[in-house]
Amino acid sequence: MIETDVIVVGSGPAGSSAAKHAALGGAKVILMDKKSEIGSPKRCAEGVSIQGLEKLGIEPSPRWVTQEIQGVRIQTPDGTDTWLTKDEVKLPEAGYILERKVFDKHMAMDAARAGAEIRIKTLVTGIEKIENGYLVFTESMGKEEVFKCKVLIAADGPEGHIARWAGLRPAAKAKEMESGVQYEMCNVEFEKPGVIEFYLGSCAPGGYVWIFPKGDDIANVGLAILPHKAEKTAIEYLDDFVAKSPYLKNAQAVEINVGGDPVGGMTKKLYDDNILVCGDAAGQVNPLTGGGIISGMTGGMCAGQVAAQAIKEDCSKKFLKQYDEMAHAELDHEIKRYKKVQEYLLTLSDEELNEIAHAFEGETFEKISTTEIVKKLIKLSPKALLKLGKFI
Ligand SMILES: Cc1cc2nc3c(=O)[nH]c(=O)nc-3n(C[C@H](O)[C@H](O)[C@H](O)COP(=O)(O)OP(=O)(O)OC[C@H]3O[C@@H](n4cnc5c(N)ncnc54)[C@H](O)[C@@H]3O)c2cc1C
Repeated sequence: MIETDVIVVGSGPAGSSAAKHAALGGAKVILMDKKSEIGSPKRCAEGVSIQGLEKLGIEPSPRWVTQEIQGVRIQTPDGTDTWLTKDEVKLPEAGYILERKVFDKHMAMDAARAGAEIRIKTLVTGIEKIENGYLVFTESMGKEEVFKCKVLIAADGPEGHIARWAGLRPAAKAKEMESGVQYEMCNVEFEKPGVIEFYLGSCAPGGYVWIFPKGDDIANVGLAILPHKAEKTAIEYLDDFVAKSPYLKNAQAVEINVGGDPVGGMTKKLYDDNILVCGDAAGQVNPLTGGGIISGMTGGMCAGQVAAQAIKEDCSKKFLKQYDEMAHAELDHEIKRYKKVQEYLLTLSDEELNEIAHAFEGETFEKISTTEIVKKLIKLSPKALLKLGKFI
C-alpha cells in the first residue's frame, strides 16, 4: 500500500490547481487521472478570462493561448447583431481562447513542479473511509493498487463519482446539467477576426450557440442545451446551425467534443471528514456561460491550501469546513448573480430576445460589464426589473 498525505482525483484545471497548492503548502500529494494524456479529449470551448488567470497568478503562455479575444458578437434569432469591442467588454470567459490539451498538461506540470507526484492512466475504481483518512483503489495498465491518504480531494469532473461514493450529494441535478456538443472546425469564415460569437434563442434551448475563434480559419463551434427545454438532441441542434450558417458553409470538423456542464450552482456540502470536492464535481461553474475553468481552479486552489493546512493540524470536517467558507467567499457572489441572469434568460422567447436586441441598437457603451448590461436591460424591460431588480 502506498501512503501519502493528499490524493487528488482528476487532473483537469481544478485538480491540478488543488494538487499544486497542496504541494506548495508542504503536503505530500499524488494527483491521479484515468486519461493517458492529460487534457485530451477536451470538453470545452476553451474561453478563459484574462483577469481570472491573473487572479490565480498564472502567466499566459504562447504554448497554450491560441487567440486573444478582440470582441464579442451577440446575435438574436431574427439575425440582429450586437457587436462589442474588446475594450468595451468585461464579460466572464472573454479574454483568451486556449488550447486546453496543452493548458491542462501545463497546469499538471505546475503541480509537479510544486512537488506533486502525477499518476496518469490511473482509474480510481473505489474508495473506503478508514479512521483518519481514505483508502483509494486504482487500476492502471491492468495493475490494481491501493493507496492511503489523510485528505482526498475529488476533482473528478461533472460526471465524477467520488463525492457520491463518500456520501456527499452529486453536483448537479439532471435538470441542471447542460448537454454540450462542439466541433472544432477549419475553413470557418469570420465577419470580424478574433471575435467570439454567441447566438441566442431557440437555436439552443436553455443555452446558446458559440463560435470561438482559435486563430487562422479555425474555431470551436458548439452549443449547450438544457435537455428538458429541448425538442431534439444537442447534436441535432448543432448540425442544423452548421447547415444554416453562411460562415460555416465550407467548414470541416476535425474533432467532436461532447460533455455535461453543471449549471445549477455550487453543491451544498463540499466537504466531510477527510474529503473535499472542487471544480465541476462541486458545481463551481458560472451558470450563465457554463464556464468552469477559472472558478474550478479557484475552488481547487482553496481546497489545496486547506488540505495542506489540515495535514499539519486536523483532517476532520470541523477543520475542513474552512474550505467551504473560502470557496463560498470566493465564488458565491458571481455564481449567484449569474444564476439569476440565466434564470431570466430562460424565461425569454425568441421574440422577446429580438425586442431587447432592437432596444439595444444605437445604445453606446463605454465599458461593458454584466452589471452594466443588466442596468440597461432593466431600463428597457419591465420584465427584467421584476426578475433582476436585486441583481445590482
Ligand atoms: C461543451 C463545453 C464547453 C465548455 N466551454 C467552456 C469555456 O469556454 N470556458 C470555461 O471556462 N469552461 C467551459 N466549459 C466547462 C469546463 O470545461 C469545465 O468547467 C472544466 O473542465 C472543469 O474542470 P474540472 O477540473 O473540474 O473537471 P474536468 O476538466 O472534467 O477534469 C476531471 C478529470 O477527472 C478525471 N477523472 C474522472 N473520474 C476519474 C476517476 N474515477 N479516476 C481517475 N480520474 C478520473 C477525468 O479524466 C478528468 O481529466 C465547457 C464545458 C463543456 C461541456
